Amino acid sequence: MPLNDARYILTATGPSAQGQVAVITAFINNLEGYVEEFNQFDDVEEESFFARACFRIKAAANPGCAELIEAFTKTATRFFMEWSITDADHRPRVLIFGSRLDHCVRDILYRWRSGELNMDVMGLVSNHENLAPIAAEHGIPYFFLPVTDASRSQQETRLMEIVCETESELLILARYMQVLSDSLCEQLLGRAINIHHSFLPGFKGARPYHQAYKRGVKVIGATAHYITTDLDEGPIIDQVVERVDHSLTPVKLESLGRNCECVALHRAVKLHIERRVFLNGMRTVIFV
Ligand SMILES: Nc1nc2c(c(=O)[nH]1)N[C@@H](CN(C=O)c1ccc(C(=O)N[C@@H](CCC(=O)O)C(=O)O)cc1)CN2
Repeated sequence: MPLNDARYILTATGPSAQGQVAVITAFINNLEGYVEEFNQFDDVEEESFFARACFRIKAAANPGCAELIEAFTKTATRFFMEWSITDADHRPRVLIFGSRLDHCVRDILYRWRSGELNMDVMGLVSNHENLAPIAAEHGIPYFFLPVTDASRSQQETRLMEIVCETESELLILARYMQVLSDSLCEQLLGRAINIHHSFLPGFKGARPYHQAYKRGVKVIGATAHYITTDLDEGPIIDQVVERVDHSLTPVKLESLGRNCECVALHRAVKLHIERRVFLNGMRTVIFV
């Protein structure tokens, strides 16, 4: 691929209609664009359409993202599509949230530092102080936001101030053990990814490994999902499982589960920042 080609990602969703794929590929073709990757799904039950196109345009023919957005608006309106065109190399600004446990926070920061996650980390937010050295290690701001039942509302106001001040597009809840309020969930719909330490819908809430031990399950796992007002009910992005047996205590289940959590969370974050995840009601459509 010629290095100075411009690369873009077009995503579109809307009520199913004849001609949607054609107008998207025609739009790219009329720009002398080259389609590197095209995914489409039609949800027959919901009569909904989902598409993602990754395409490149030669530098000489590249009108720029703003022009592309203006040009596609007319087409999209005709099909009542919700859509976006973004620079394929765009690095979204993200905030990482943690509480006491550090394994998911460290794993996400390692994959960011190693270039696996194409994003800019604006800071580490926590309701405890024990993760501060990790932020210092990575040279990122540490936002200590302690919370009590009495201070939950002010804490969340400060939390959203930090989201706005850092212009963060994505929040990664890396074992952040505070339930976010309904108003926060409405403001963060589709841009706050949580890792729940169980194979949902099994064992919601806190202490899922103890619940799993008591139930005597033979498979444990972790679930990365968008947060919603209903705890652990949000649209699932990725799940990872591990076989277990009667010999594993809750502590050993937790240790085995840590890897599932790290893998599910980073895969979900990568899919999200590559604009491969579409909300489909309380479910998701994922183009891998
Ligand atoms: N609105 C939502 N907020 C959060 C969700 C969510 O799905 N919707 N997921 C959690 C993470 N989580 C499980 O994955 C979880 C976090 C916290 C609790 C809980 O009971 N917390 C207690 C306090 C516990 C503590 O301080 O250690 C509480 O908030 O009273 C259950 C599940 C993140 N937020």
